[in-house]
Amino acid sequence: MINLDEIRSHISSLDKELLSLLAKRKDLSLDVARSKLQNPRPIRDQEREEALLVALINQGRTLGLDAHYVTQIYHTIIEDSVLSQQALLQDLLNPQDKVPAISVAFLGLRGSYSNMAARKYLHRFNAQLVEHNCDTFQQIFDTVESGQAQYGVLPIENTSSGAINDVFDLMQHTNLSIVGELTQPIEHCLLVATDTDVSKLKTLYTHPQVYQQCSQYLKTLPQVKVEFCAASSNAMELVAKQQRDDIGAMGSADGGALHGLKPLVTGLANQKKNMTRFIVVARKPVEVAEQIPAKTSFIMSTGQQSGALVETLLILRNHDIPMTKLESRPIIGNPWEEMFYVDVAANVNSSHMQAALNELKDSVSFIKVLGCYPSAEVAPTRLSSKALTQPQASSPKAQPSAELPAAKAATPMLQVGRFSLSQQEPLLATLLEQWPERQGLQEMARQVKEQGGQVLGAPCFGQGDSQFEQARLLQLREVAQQFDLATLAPVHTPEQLQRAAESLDLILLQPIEGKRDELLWAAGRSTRPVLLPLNDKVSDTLTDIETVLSEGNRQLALLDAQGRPLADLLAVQQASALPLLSQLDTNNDMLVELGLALKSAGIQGFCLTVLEEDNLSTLAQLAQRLYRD
Ligand SMILES: O=C(O)C(=O)C[C@]1(C(=O)O)C=C[C@@H](O)C=C1
Repeated sequence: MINLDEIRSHISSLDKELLSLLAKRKDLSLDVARSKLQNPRPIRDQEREEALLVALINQGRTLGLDAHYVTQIYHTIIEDSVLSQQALLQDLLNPQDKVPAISVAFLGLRGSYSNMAARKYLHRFNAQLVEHNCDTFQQIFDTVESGQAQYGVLPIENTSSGAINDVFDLMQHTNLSIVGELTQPIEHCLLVATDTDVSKLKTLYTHPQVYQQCSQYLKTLPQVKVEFCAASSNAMELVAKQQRDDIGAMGSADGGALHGLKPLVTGLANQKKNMTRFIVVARKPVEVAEQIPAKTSFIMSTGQQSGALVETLLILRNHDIPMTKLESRPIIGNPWEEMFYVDVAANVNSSHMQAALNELKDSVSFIKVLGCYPSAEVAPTRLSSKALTQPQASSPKAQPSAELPAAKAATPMLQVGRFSLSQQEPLLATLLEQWPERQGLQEMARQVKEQGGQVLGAPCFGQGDSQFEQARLLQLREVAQQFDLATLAPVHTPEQLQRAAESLDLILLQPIEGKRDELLWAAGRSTRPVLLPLNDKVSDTLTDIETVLSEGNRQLALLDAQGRPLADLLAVQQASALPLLSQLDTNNDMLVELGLALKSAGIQGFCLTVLEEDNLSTLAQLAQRLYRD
């Protein structure tokens, strides 16, 4: 008889060991930072990270752990290692008087997104936090300028709603400096105070911006009335006070926890990656260690003479300074004049930035540095499909049957999620032929990732029930995101295309008889990459392509879904100069041989049709041969 308590106590002691090992690893990474200070070297070393990840993935596999699982864990560990090392160097360079408490001003009440960002940023000082809740951005600036708070935390831009102009405008008139930045994922959840169910809910309290960012999910709850509050933290406070099972709030799970609320549904935002970038302001600027990637923010006005902005951008380029942001705001009182907000990836004290600033001063009518601070972006080191593909003990040693002509050299680059199509590393997409159960979708995503695929596709439409279809789109997106896969779905009508484009990375056009042009026009007006199945005649395919391109969308690839002869494929590829994918069945006995032959002929990707019960070993073999050979 298996004793649950015994197993759990075993798990708990393993977890304890894991934590103490993680703490030891963190101490070692701080030793690395100290050694890099004595022997100056950049903190980030992506070659080392790559070697580390490959070794860990291979070791993980021998222990039965997924490559994806190991990668996720180590991305988090390395991010923490890099940020901790950066914080250590910064503290050594900018020693602070040891104070028992640090004060910070932010927008909203306890639990607001700004509050969570402030806590995250100031956590590293290991001091008690004194929090100043502010009602407006102006009040935050006033609180820091007057010395009541040491730091102010302000949102500056959001991936769905864009720049927060009021903050840019206030930065123009302050003496405060930007001393830090951080990016917070904005993960809207439905929060409740009691044990309840979505079907019981009658009213949801939220902020208008949150409502806007979750509009697609809210469409699936037509019975629920939405009431607006001044901030999501106010909505949480209200719901926590009333303790009813028919009301809920929308906001972050961590924020809700501060009010005793539980997340009932998570991941409600329309945008896959909903992130807000915050800046931290203080009265005194900081110095940034040279081993750390730094950002400098400045504002400038160029006057109205033609080409003035271009001149300034050329100065940055000539000094090899990458610009990461450029925003413009009108100058009050000077009609048609603009103030530009610029972020560059450079340390203000570096010689090339100083030289650029000196040149800029001679060519602009106004310039002010707002601050130089450590960049908080630790982009995860991504392994190529080649590094990720596992060696197969007995992969068939097939050779392409004949020497095939090389494809046209340059076809336009197509970006599907974070993957780009190229002949060297063809895109490997999978398309489920039927919609599986949730567990099935998750298992399929796990396998696709583990076996070297990059895109998960599934039929989300065709039910005639738009709420049902919406739920599928969101589910596909959520599961794929969990496994770092891009998404694909076939669409039949312009309306479906528009909805798919709001959530997915690649859209496969499957026009209804007689309605082909409507769908092609809609595809041309979309900003998402689309996959256009070949027509029977090359000339008809070229007309289709023209229809899509003429509406503006340049993100177009072709799909051969019928196993046409290679000569036909090459002809259409030559004539169109577009990337071409081939649709194959995973159960095809010759899949690997066909795939290799097509790759060497210049095909840039594969779309494998699969059924829920299929085992994806052929996908693994194909990936292995495509990326390793
Ligand atoms: O080995 C180093 O140089 C480190 O800084 C440690 C470490 C890690 O945590 O493993 C962190 C950052 C580097 O990009 C590479 C590796």
